[in-house]
Amino acid sequence: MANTIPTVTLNDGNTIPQLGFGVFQISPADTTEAVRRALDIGYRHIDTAQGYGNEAEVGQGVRAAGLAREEVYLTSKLNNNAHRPADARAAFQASLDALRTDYLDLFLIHWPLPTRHDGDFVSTWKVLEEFKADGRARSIGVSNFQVPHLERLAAETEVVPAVNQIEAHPYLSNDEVRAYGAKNGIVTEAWSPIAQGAVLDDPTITDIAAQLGRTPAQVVLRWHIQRGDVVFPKSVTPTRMAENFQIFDFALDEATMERITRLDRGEDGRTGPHPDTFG
Ligand SMILES: NC(=O)C1=CN([C@@H]2O[C@H](COP(=O)(O)OP(=O)(O)OC[C@H]3O[C@@H](n4cnc5c(N)ncnc54)[C@H](OP(=O)(O)O)[C@@H]3O)[C@@H](O)[C@H]2O)C=CC1
Ligand SMILES: O=C(O)C(=O)[C@@H](O)[C@H](O)C(=O)CO
Repeated sequence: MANTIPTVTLNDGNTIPQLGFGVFQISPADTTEAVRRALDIGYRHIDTAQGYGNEAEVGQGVRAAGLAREEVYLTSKLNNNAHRPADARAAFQASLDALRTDYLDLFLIHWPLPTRHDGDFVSTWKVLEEFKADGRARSIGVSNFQVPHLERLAAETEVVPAVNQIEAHPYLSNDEVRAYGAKNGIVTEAWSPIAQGAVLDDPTITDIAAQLGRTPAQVVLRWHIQRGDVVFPKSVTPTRMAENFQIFDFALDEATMERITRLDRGEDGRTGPHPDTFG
């Protein structure tokens, strides 16, 4: 079986590579080389954010790889301190400038709650609709939105988010939010797909990995892929970057998928901040 990265079609007709490379917690000093190496391995989708402080270096990495802009799918996210419409417009243009590009493939509201109390994600979303309309964002979406946040957008705005990027991994299946997305044409992107390593020592995962002759990370990433979610594991370790890319030449059967899904710990499995309170 060839290791070909599938694409997922979004509700606006655009497509996104189902596997990407995340750059949260990669220092600016290390980002250019990490992105260059990821693209050399074959990744064609990079997930960054204004808050990661490494957008300029992501852009440098793309150029260092010698790839044309349109060969790489680039996502960034609006900082929580820039929800006010004028701030959001300035912050979005700053992202384009830092990346040295005139468009993003995907731009997200990073978290529903603004740092400042006078912002509101509904008015912020209407500004993202402008970026979509003028073509500077090919697709727009949200991140860390819970069902009530998505319901408010549906009631008060025009464009349905193309994606919702949420924490999801075997210890936090986050299936209620995923199900709302599936029903309403919103693709789920699973962040911290290996729970920053926390799921890799789980006996069920190590047992499956041993049976299949794969690594625990490959098994978990493959589980996400077969659930239909988009993932972008982060690593600065070249062998792991290559390992995480090699997940399209095997498959998990239904019983194995179910064994992993049963590891869900609900809210106890959450590793990051809660979207209802973080901002
Ligand atoms: N929208 C949001 O709010 C959020 C979005 N994200 C996005 O999701 C991406 C991925 O999530 P992230 O939190 O980085 O965590 P991940 O679940 O991708 O885990 C990254 C950690 O796992 C280690 N690791 C990676 N591959 C392997 C492997 N094959 N074997 C063993 N250990 C491995 C890495 O170590 P090392 O680097 O040392 O190899 C690192 O410590 C982020 O980079 C970001 O793009 C993440 C958090 C929140
Ligand atoms: O990585 C992200 O995209 C995040 O939002 C995280 O930084 C998250 O905000 C966090 O871990 C804060 O402690």
